[in-house]
Amino acid sequence: MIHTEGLTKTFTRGKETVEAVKGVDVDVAEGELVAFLGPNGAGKSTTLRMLTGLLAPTAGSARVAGVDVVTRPAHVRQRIGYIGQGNGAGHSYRVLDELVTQGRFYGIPTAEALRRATDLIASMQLDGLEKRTVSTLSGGQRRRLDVAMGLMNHPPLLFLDEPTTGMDPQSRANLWEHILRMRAEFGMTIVLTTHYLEEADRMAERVVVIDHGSIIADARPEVLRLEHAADVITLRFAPDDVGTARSALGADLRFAPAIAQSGDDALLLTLDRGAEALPDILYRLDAAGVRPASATIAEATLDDVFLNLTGRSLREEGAAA
Ligand SMILES: Nc1ncnc2c1ncn2[C@@H]1O[C@H](COP(=O)(O)OP(=O)(O)OP(=O)(O)O)[C@@H](O)[C@H]1O
Repeated sequence: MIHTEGLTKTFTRGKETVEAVKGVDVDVAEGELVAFLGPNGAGKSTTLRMLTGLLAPTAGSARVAGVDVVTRPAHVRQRIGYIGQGNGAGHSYRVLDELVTQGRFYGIPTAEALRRATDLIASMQLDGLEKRTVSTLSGGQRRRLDVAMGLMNHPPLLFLDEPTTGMDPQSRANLWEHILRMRAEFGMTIVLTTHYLEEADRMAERVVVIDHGSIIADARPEVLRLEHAADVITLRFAPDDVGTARSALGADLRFAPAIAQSGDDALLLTLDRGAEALPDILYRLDAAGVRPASATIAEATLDDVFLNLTGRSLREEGAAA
């Protein structure tokens, strides 16, 4: 569905040159749900804008939905849906009219456009606002209308640039439910950008991590966590038991390299698949006659992945969780 080679965008303003996207090679197969994750300014939107034919690349090539975006950008736009960061709806139109017009623009007969618009109004929680002019909507309502507009033509390939930014959790959950339903119904391929770590982790089947214009990792979220981060199990003991516990676990080759002491009453074990390892750990301790006062698992997150790959935290860079 998408194939790029060396996709590059350099912005030049006066003497300043910004290498926004530096030679991105990415393939997306039909039906995939892929999230581009990265901090502000990483180059996510610029990549999406090139893939949607809105921005000409400085170098490199991209085929999207069978069309060369460099030579035929207008053709690409006919085959995709794109929900950008800005508001797409006109200010003075009414919500329902705006959606139906969008459908008509794509050649959908009026009755069908009306049916789809009504369906989207319900699932985007815009009920009761059908006759309101767009300029009177709140920011969150406008965002949901933008998304509804992007879904009117049931595109086989849908690009969403930070679709849920600024939405409350309820609207975010509804939006995802709708997107996943449409995906199942129409076999849509979906590419989105986000800096919500949990969203990328939970919803995307594949996460492409972008930093400073380059792809630094590309895999299923669980694979990224296994390869680039670890779970941490914290075991607390009565201080007298820590030495025994450490020896007991240290005798097991699986756990020995993972153990570190924290304070005088806790052991930290840094390892993969912590939840699966915990029963064996407790069994070992029990066999040595030691019983922890508590055991907690901090599971690896995509933020840990980003931290391990870049030395920086995505959360610290103003990207909300
Ligand atoms: N039209 C432009 N002119 C000059 N620089 C630009 C332009 N558009 C983007 N940039 C720069 O390119 C870099 C990448 O920006 P881009 O918007 O692609 O990042 P992003 O990962 O989408 O960030 P965000 O999450 O904040 O949207 C940034 O340094 C940005 O300032």
